[in-house]
Amino acid sequence: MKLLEVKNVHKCYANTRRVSEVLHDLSFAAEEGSFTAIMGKSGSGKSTLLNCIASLLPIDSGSILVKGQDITAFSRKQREVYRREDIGIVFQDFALLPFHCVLENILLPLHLAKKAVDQAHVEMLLQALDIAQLTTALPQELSGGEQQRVAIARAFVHQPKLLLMDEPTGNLDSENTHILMEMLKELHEKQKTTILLVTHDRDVAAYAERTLLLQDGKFIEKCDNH
Ligand SMILES: Nc1ncnc2c1ncn2[C@@H]1O[C@H](COP(=O)(O)OP(=O)(O)OP(=O)(O)O)[C@@H](O)[C@H]1O
Repeated sequence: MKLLEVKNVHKCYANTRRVSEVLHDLSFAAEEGSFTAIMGKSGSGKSTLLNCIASLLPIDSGSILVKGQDITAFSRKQREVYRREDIGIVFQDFALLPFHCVLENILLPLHLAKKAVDQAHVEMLLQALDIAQLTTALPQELSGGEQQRVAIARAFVHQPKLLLMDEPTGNLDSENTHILMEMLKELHEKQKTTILLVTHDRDVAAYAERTLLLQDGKFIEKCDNH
């Protein structure tokens, strides 16, 4: 069953001098539980696409269906609920709250959604990402790799339907990239969360089940990674 269907999406940016179309009649779908990597050269529109799917940016035409519901037609309130409950987002720069300890950072989505903490799930995430010993530390006391693993635990904590990752290994060295991707792959196998991961790194994309290549506003290549 399809969790995500992006249909004929057009997205332009306009400034005082010109209008440029970044996404041009773009369509693709992601099956529930699938893991897709999105590649494309700098400026090809990868982050724009993720932001549109996260309902952080409006599109000009087309539709984006999540579990059959068109999120582009959502009211402001519905968008807030969608972002809070249905999706998890991981950015390149970790985006942790600096004055809150690791555990508070991880539990933040639950607090925002006023949801109870599932202790067993949190414990599983801490173990799977090897951060159980860091729960009382502040983000600044952690290495980049550890900070990103905390950000991933936070993105998984409310068991989102869809996990959006924008260059999550962009600030990591190759050793930490490998550690993080191994852990992410295992978590994906366990949780069956649908993942879309933007990367410029072919080695990172190889952890996904398929790779889509964005060029001239649409996907030009779909390759099965296995
Ligand atoms: N807010 C904005 N206003 C105008 N143009 C923008 C805006 N955001 C992005 N763009 C332009 O849209 C294009 C796509 O940007 P986007 O950030 O989506 O690309 P990307 O593939 O994620 O790039 P990178 O790999 O460098 O992060 C670029 O040409 C960029 O300059």
